Amino acid sequence: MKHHEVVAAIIVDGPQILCLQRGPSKYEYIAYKYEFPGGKVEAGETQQQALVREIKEELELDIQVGEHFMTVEHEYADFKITMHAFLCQAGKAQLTLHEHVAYQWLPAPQLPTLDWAAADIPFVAKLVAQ
Ligand SMILES: Nc1nc2c([nH]c(=O)n2[C@H]2C[C@H](O)[C@@H](COP(=O)(O)OP(=O)(O)OP(=O)(O)O)O2)c(=O)[nH]1
Repeated sequence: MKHHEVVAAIIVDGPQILCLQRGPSKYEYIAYKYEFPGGKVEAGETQQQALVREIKEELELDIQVGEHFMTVEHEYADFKITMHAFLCQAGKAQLTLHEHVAYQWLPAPQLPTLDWAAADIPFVAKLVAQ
């Protein structure tokens, strides 16, 4: 089974957290699910460099990567991921969606109202509990 090393940005602005909705996918179980933006770490990159690159590509945002939040291992039907989430800040910059179909800024208690990718549920649970 394929195994991907993925980084994800929990972008925080005061009490609000940035949530992104994925577009269509060949894997129906992640299509249109909410996630924290990010992607696969490429050879020679640190996790932080990968996150800065991915967020620039996906959202045209320049982020400051802060502390490591949590790492999850998740096995989907077709592949496995190890996903490292970091708390990040982006200031007041406007974002432009290149790969996602929608976004919402939500306070932590409202995160569970969205339909999250299964791998993200532990992040959501920890954010709600804090
Ligand atoms: N970025 C991101 N990916 C997630 C999250 N939750 C989750 O299950 N995934 C899965 C979906 C994807 O199969 C994989 C990350 O791949 P991706 O498609 O976002 O990354 P990428 O841009 O580097 O990939 P690619 O399109 O270049 O192949 O991890 C999440 O919160 N953020």
